[in-house]
This record gives sequence, C-alpha cells and structure tokens, in this order.
Amino acid sequence: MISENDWKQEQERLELVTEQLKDRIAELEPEVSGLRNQVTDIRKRFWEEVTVNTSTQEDFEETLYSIQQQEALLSERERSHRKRMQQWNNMKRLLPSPYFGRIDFEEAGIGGSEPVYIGVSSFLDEEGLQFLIYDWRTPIASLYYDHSPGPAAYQTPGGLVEGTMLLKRQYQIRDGQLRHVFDTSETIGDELLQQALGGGADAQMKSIVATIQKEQNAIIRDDKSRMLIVQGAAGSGKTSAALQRVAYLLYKNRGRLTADQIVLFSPNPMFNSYVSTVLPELGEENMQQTTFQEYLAYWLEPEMRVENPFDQMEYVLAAEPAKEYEARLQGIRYKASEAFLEALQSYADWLCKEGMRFHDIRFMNRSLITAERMKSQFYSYDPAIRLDNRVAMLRDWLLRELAVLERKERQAAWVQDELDYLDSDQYQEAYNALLKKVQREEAVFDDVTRLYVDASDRNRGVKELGEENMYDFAEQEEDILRRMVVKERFRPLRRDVKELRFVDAAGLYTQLFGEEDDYRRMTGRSEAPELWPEISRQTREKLDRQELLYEDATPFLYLRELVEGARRNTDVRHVFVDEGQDYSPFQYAFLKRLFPRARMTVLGDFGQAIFVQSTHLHMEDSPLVRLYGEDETRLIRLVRSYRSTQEIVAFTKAMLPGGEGIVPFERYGGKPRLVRLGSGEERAARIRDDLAMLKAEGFDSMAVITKTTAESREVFDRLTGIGCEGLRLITKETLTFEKGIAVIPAYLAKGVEFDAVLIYDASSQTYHRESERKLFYTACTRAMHRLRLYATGEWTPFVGSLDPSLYE
Ligand SMILES: Nc1ncnc2c1ncn2[C@@H]1O[C@H](COP(=O)(O)OP(=O)(O)OP(=O)(O)O)[C@@H](O)[C@H]1O
Repeated sequence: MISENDWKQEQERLELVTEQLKDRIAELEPEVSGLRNQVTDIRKRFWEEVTVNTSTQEDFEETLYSIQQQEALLSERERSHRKRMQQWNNMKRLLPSPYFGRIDFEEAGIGGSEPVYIGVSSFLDEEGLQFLIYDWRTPIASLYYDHSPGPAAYQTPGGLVEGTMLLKRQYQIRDGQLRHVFDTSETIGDELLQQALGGGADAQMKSIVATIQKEQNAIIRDDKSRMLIVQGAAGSGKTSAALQRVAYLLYKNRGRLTADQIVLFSPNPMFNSYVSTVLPELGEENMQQTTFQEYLAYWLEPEMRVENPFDQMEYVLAAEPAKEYEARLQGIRYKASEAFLEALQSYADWLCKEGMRFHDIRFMNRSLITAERMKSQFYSYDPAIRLDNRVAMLRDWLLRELAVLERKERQAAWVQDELDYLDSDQYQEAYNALLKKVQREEAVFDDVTRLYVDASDRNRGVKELGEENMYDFAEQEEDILRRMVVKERFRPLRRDVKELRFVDAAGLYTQLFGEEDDYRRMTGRSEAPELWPEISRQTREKLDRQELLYEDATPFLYLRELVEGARRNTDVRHVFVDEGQDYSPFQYAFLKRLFPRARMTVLGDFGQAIFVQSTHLHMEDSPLVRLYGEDETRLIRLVRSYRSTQEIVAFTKAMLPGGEGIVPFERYGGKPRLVRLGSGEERAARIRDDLAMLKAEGFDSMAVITKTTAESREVFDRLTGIGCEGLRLITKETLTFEKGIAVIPAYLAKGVEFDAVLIYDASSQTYHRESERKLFYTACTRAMHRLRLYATGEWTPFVGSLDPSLYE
C-alpha cells in the first residue's frame, strides 16, 4: 500500500480527472445529439436542396454540382459525427475507471519526469496539450507491461527511448472510487492479477489490459512477423492476448486497417459468443469471426455434404478399433499432410496431359455437348497453358457452342408445343418486354438529353431487332417468342457453364482413390500410405453419395481450385487461428493461399491437440515454420498458466508428457478431488449433491464434462431425472455460452472455462487409449477454482499413475 499523503494526492487527481471527464461528456452531449439530428435532417432533405434540371448542358452541370455539394456536406458531417461520437463513447467508458496504471519515467539526458497514467483510451486536458490518460496501446504505455522500476526502454516509430522508471503503480478504481493502490517493484505486481484471477468465470471473456504480462505484451505488439506462432500452456492467455492484439493493431493502424480486414478462425460457434464482448469493451469493433467448417460449407454445400469435424471426432472416440477404424485414422493423418498436398499438386500437373473429367452438358434428357468432346477440345489447347486457364478457355468455347446450339434449338418441336401453351396475356407480355428491351438498347444518349424511340412504334421495334423484313408481323412475332422461350430454357445451362459446373470435380478427386499403382502414377509418389485399399474404399463410398469426410473437404476444395482457379481474399490483412494445433498442415497451406496479403497469428497448445490431424506448434521444424520461412516467423512460448489454481495446474500438468515446464500462477483453492463410487446411479446422485454444494459455495459457472455427445445426452437426462435443475446441454449446434451448469463433451469445452469442473466418468473404461490423454487433459484444464473427478471401477491410467499427493 502507499503512504497516506500519496493516497490523498491520488484521490485528488482522480477527482480532477473525473471532473474533467464529466465536463467534457456534458459539453459534447448536445453536439453529439445535434450532429445526429443534422445528419438525419440532411439525409431527409437531400433532394429538396438539390435542383434537378437537365434541360441544357449548363443545367445538367449545375444539378451535378449541387448533388456533389450535398454529398460532400453529408459525408463531412458523418465523419465529424463519427469522430465526436467515438470521443464521447471513449470518455463514457473511462468514467467509472479512468486508469489502472501509472509510471514515472525519466528519459536519459532529460531531467525530471511526468507521471504517465494508463487507461483503456487516451484523454487530453481541455487545451488538448497534455495527456491526462494515455491509451494502453501507446508506445510509452508498453513500459508499464515490460518493465519494473529501474533502467527501462520503449520502442517508438523514431527509435528506442531509454531511461529510468522511477515508479510503477497500479490502481483499482470502481464506479469512480479509488479502492486500492499498489506500488510494485516487480514486473506488474501480482496484486491486481490476483484479484482479477480470483473472481468467478463469466459467460463472456474479459479484457486483460490492466494486467497484461510481459510475454503476452510481446504477442500483442508484434508488428514484424509474417507468421506469429504462440505455443502456450492451457490457460496461459493465448486467446486473451489474441484479442488484445486485434485491439492494438486497430489502434496502431487507425485509418489503414479496419475490423473487417481481420479474421479470427474459432474452434466452434459457441466460442464466437464467448469472446464477442472483449473488443467492444475496449472501444473497438469486432473482427470477422468464422470457423473453418463454415468456410468449407460455404464453398462446398449443397452439392457436397461435408462431415462436421466434431462428427469425425465422435467417430474417432467411439468406434471400436478394427481394420476399418485404423484405415480411417491413417487416412485422416495422410490427408492432413504436406505429402498429400504435394501429391495433389503433382496430380494437377498430370491432369495437364491426361485424365481430365467433365460432365456432359445435358438438355431435356439428351447430351448437347458430351464430356468426350470437351475433353478433346481441352487437350487441343497449348499444353504450356496452365490447367485453370485452359478450363477458362474451355468455358468460353462452351458458351460459344451453346449460342450456336441455342439458335438451332429454336426450330425444335418442343418450342412449338411451348408456344401453344402461352396464353394471350403471356404472349403480349413477352412481346412487350422484348420490344422494350430493344427500345432501351436503342436509347440515344446525347450528354444530358435522352431521346427515346417512340414506344408505340411496334414495327420499328421489330425492325430494330435486325430480323429480316420479309416475314409478316405474326411470323416475326413468333420468331421473337421462339428466341425467348429457348433463351429462357438455356439460361441455366449458361449459368452452369459460367460457374464451371462442367468440370467433374468429384470425379477428379474420386479418380485418385483407386488402385495403388494408379495413385502413384498420377501423383508421382513413390508410395501410397499404408492401408490404401481400405482408405480408398471409404473415400469413394462417401463420394458416391455426394458426401465428403471432414478430412477430405479441404483437399477436395484445394484440388478444385487447382483445376478451376484459386479464390483469393486480398482484403484481409490479419488472420488469427485460435486452437491452432487442431488444424492440419494442409489447412494452413490452404489458408496461406486464400489470404495472400495477410499476416498470420496462430495460437495453440500441442498439449491439447485432440484431433488426429493436429499440427505441432512447439517444434522448430513445425510445418508452420516452413509456411513462410524461418526469417518471417516468430515463435513465442507461454508457460505460465493463469486460469487454474496452483493445485489444479500441478495435477493436470503431471499427466502431460513435457508438462513439467508449465508454471502455475500462485493462487490456491484446494486439491482436485477424486470420488469413486459403486455404480452409475450413485455417481449421478453424488454429482447432483456436489453441484448443489458448489453452488452454495458461490460458484455459478460449472460444467459436467463428458467424453462424447452421446454420453452428454445420457448424463443430462439422468441428472435431470434425479432432480438436478438448471442444466444446459451443450452440443455442436449451441451458439451461445451462458452461465449456469453446462453438460458438455470435452472437445466442445475447448477455449472456455468454468469455476468448477466435474469429470463425469474418469474411469479406465472411458479413457484408456493413449490418444485420449490430451482430450482428458483439455477437459481438466477448463477448471478455474475446483476440479472433481468421478469414476466407477478403475481410474483412467492418466489419473491412476499420478502421485497421490496431487489430489485428495
Ligand atoms: N494477463 C492476464 N491478466 C488477467 N487474466 C489473465 C491474463 N492472462 C490470462 N488471463 C486469464 O486466464 C484465463 C485463461 O486465458 P485464455 O482463455 O486467454 O487462455 P488460453 O491460453 O487461450 O487457454 P486454453 O488454451 O486453455 O483455452 C482467462 O480467464 C483470462 O482472463
């Protein structure tokens, strides 16, 4: 704590700043609402103020000028409105807790120091000359996160500023009241952090700006790396750092970077809701959020049905090991690999010479253009031309062919039949529509004056069609109608061709999964993976039903893009991948191609790699390092775990090979408790009672974690059946994260946290495969304050092998 005198001074300063904030808010109030009214008013009266006159060239110019002027006025007001509004919002956000930190820094060679107060945004005094509060993202504020009193330095655009930090102080201010003040001698005193971590879990993630740790600050402020990889232990603040990094990037690149140029790939839709309030709390707009599955579904469905990654996970967890199971696992691993990516690239080269597959273009149950014809046309192009460019050439050729066929089709018998069924209104309507179109095309523009063809002159309209005049009117009319009828029927054909649906993408992918020799020949590989015949059989079986296994979805899309041309998003400048260990090297290569102008931040924990196709993040030769090369890649490790109590971290890290390096934050709360009961019924009853007790202790965010969805459903019914109230069953479809008691499969609990976690069944019957260790670890590390495990029968070996002093 600080001296009485210091406290008094701080109190006075807080009052002063609060007064100033209040004054400025009050000052801006009428201006902000006035501006809002003005903008609405201008919008409403936009056309009143504009004199529209196009009779002469001069009048036209006058009109144009007046529109431009109104527009300029409106956007100026809007700009100023937005800016004022933002200032006003920032000040309102500051008011309850204007700052959380202070540093006194003496720059080398310049005597004296001014206190630098740090808050969630900047605030200047009335004259606009002195900072009363510095935004936490300003260069000088980084001193607060990176140093303790003593020699210190911070980076500015102009270079490194060195000096001495004389004081570092933390504040806890609530509702404008000074509650606590701490002076710290170490890098960020633990007091504030202790208080922040001691609280309960929330339905929404909180911002951590007041207590960002040095190594987290390095992640937040990194603006050099093309690829930033963060390998961090469970609860080490990866997601938190990612979100504050977004806020930092938006601040640093204000005017150049907008929130919609940043994309975050989340592990599941519920996670989106969990993190959605952090950025608005910091006065920034949310970035775009999506899941990889959403992206795949967007491009592949409805033509192909894509398996959900969680269904894949359920298969892996629940299926009995047999040949089929082993082959699927092997297939998942192979299809996730860089080797398969290269195989597809070589396959595309092979397709340049042979093997392309197309769909016939069919019309009324007959082939208009056969796949065979397309193929020979395709291979008649210069072999030096790239595959996707040749496909584009073929598309143009097909459109020309279709135009010829469409003309021929006008004389077909079915057209006559169709004409017979047009009623006279349709006749008239169709005719008028056509005539109008012709007349529109005919419209003559003479700068501002538009001369229209006389709409009543039907004969002239027909003449302008370019049809021969030898028909009498009825014949000409019929001709027009034939044209219209056929054109309408050909429309979907043309659309399909433009969308390249004539390429048999599924056939091309299926073709890969045949005989091993063929696979090697087509892809130039020296060998196919083990169990290839069974892998092929499984893949084809799905494809035949227009379905894609999850592991096939990205390679399928990739191959389609090799053939049809790649989609690229050049707007996006930053891609964030959370739970990055769960993406395959293949998916990363795909993301790199999709966002060619973006920097990538990948955050993950290999200790929580629960998918078969996971990517190593912590190894120097990780495929991620190869993606942009070592020079453009930075790897940061976070080993301190903030989420769970010391006892929980000690328990969970002991079950993880290599977990020794994880450092718990000093916060205590009782050892994890292991409860073994004689039957499933007893277990359920005990869990019901424990939930009630924990609730009485004040924990209001709890989770009963199961292994699979099926088990979650069963537990939910069982617990509800014995009087457990207020349970919420979480499935992959759940969109929002709420407080209360969740019954949730472990793989969906990724990224989120609870006050108390109860592992419903930690027996060896449920968790025994080595591959399930990380899933079990992930489940246990969701607990902040209490962890309880239940079993009937033997404990899972992951627990059974632990030192008994780690639990009670
Ligand atoms: N510097 C910090 N100050 C305060 N709280 C922090 C800090 N860093 C992390 N936390 C808290 O620790 C908890 C875990 O953080 P977060 O979810 O970001 O970790 P993570 O590494 O993404 O975890 P996981 O990989 O296990 O999902 C959160 O409650 C977060 O608020």
